[in-house]
Amino acid sequence: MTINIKKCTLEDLRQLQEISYETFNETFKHQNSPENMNAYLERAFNLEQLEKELSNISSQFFFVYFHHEVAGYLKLNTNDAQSEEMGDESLEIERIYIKNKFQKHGLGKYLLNKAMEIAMEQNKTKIWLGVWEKNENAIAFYKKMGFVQTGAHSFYMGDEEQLDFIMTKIVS
Ligand SMILES: CC(=O)SCCNC(=O)CCNC(=O)[C@H](O)C(C)(C)COP(=O)(O)OP(=O)(O)OC[C@H]1O[C@@H](n2cnc3c(N)ncnc32)[C@H](O)[C@@H]1OP(=O)(O)O
Repeated sequence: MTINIKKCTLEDLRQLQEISYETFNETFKHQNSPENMNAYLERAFNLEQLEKELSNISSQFFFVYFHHEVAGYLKLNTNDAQSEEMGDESLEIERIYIKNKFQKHGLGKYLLNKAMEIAMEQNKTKIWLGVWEKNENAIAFYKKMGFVQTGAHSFYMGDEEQLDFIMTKIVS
């Protein structure tokens, strides 16, 4: 099994947009209206928005490759780039998405370990994320990886307010 990882640069903008759309769509389209999905996809993944995020020094994106094909991606935030005020000692996993056909091959765990490695290098004490309360698959995965629920925050999918569980793991 060949797994590789690469940190994204501005040159990866279009490929990042492609995988962001594809994975978000296949994960959530069955539980959300097309209107809300389209509104979210357009707001979160337009080229201008992604370019801004890729240029932010407190955010990092990575592609994970399975046998040389891009299979998923990871987005990490520190400092002010975090979507909640968690402080300078925390690192946020904002997005960890593996394409359907590559799931359950250890790639999610590989990306989580990468996040943990970066958190350690940067002397962070906590790693945290927000996950939709109805995303049972991801919640089970995070629990398996040692995260526990520590809070909740609301989140807008189009015009619908949804609840995200905040899950945290101590860096060790
Ligand atoms: C912060 C956010 O981004 S929230 C949104 C999260 N992303 C999504 O929902 C997108 C769609 N889903 C995915 O991308 C993937 O399914 C992920 C990221 C949730 C998991 O990645 P995968 O590559 O499928 O998981 P991976 O194969 O690495 O599994 C790692 C371990 O978790 C376990 N696991 C994975 N999914 C589940 C599950 N649904 N229930 C129980 N255990 C699970 C595996 O059995 C494995 O255990 P092991 O270490 O004992 O072998």
